[in-house]
Amino acid sequence: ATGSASASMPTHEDDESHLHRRSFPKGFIFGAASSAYQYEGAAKEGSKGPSIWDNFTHAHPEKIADGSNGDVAVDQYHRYKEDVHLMKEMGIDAYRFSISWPRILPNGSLSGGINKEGIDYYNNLINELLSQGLQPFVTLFHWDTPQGLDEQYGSFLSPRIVEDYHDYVEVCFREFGDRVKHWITFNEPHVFIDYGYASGISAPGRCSSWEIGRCKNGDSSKEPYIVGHHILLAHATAVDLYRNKFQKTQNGKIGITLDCNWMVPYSDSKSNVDAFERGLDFVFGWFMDPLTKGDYPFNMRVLVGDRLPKFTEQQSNLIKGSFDFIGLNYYSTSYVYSLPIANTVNKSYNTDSYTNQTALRNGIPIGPMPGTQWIYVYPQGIQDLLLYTKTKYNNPVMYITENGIDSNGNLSLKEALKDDVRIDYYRQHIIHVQRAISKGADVRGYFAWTLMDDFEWSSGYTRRFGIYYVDYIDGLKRYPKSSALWFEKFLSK
Ligand SMILES: OC[C@@H]1[C@@H](O)[C@H](O)[C@@H](O)c2nnnn21
Repeated sequence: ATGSASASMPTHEDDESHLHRRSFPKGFIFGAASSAYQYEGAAKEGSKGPSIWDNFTHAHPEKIADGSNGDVAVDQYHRYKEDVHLMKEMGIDAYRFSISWPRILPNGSLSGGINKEGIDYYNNLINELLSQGLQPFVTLFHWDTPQGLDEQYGSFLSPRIVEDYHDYVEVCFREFGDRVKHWITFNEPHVFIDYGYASGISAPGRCSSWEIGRCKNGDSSKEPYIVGHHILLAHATAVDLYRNKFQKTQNGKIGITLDCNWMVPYSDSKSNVDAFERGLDFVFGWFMDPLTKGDYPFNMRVLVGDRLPKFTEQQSNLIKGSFDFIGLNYYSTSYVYSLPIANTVNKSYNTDSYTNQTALRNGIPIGPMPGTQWIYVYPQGIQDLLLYTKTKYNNPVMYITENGIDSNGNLSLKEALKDDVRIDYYRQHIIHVQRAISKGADVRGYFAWTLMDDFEWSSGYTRRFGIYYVDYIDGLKRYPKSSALWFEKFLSK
């Protein structure tokens, strides 16, 4: 074999019947993913400072489906040893989790001091993972901005965030970098911005008053682009710091995780094919173009105009190439079609691309929707996204850092544990990742979302994405669903 991924890959036809990890390239990583606010709980314990999600869920319980919050979540802060044991039993290679910025720097900046109890917690989690033979994949920011920075200067609305983020990640690199070899700077800036600053349905809950979030403060036509700009600058500054001060001695890799639900033109008309390009540019190219070319996509420059910040030449050079890998979160696909360019008074990130997405074409859904909402099962989409990224962005090293499906939160325990739909979802998507690899996409790993049922943001605990079931009524007990047993078999050595 030439050693390239495709050379060692059997054709997919003859291995779909007995899908097993051995049909993936040697060293390919299978893992499970999570995030601090959705799992840890201990929101006010261990000297942790408040995040915008602590503030948002307590200030706006009406914006959470069941009025809940992450005060306790699934209590991984106290149960991490048990949870690592579950991962070991399942046979996964790696655990993707996030560090809570305000658990390390309670007021968000060095001025408020470094919280030793926070350092201790993450050291304990990392050491437990390594002692069980699992690799830590660490996300440095998964939406839980320190509340102190939001109150002090509007957090990501201000360029000051770049310096505070730099100081925060430097603490993480210094304290954990001897054992953490895969760093992800940000999780899904697009979703964080769209929900938090354009539609306003998630923390910090800013948007124009006429947007769905009916926000008191915010501007959906300008703030999304300001926040996106500062996230890119913070990301590039963190990568520059890691490369110049830590990478030579610690030998880790650093990247970013972007979301991209795939799109299919509603028809093959030129306007809908153009809408396909614009739709992907406003979700995915918004970050991939600066990371690979040093500037925003042409479509955004033209349609957003002077509302889209500009990079200096020095900033452009800092951002271009600022990654060792790209994490991709894929869940579903929709049809995309073009909207007439109307000179709307109420401009918004949500309408700037002059596209709309729908799951139905002539009344027929793009795929089944067995969960509770938005996830139409379209496994071809994960393959298409990987091959699109390969072709358009020069085949970067890629990890699928999230892929999964929810089930209804109010099933009985017996019904919830028999999650055949989830097994079928994972099977089909893993097969399509395999096909992308056999076509030359440089995919190095796949992380299932999510290890166990958890706090699902504005859906609270009403949607269950877990491979393990959590009994919220009886002591947060963990139970393996059929999908956990399927993974154990799929991953068995
Ligand atoms: O909604 C399910 C999950 C969330 O729980 C994750 O926190 C988030 O990264 C994400 N992106 N797309 N889908 N998801």
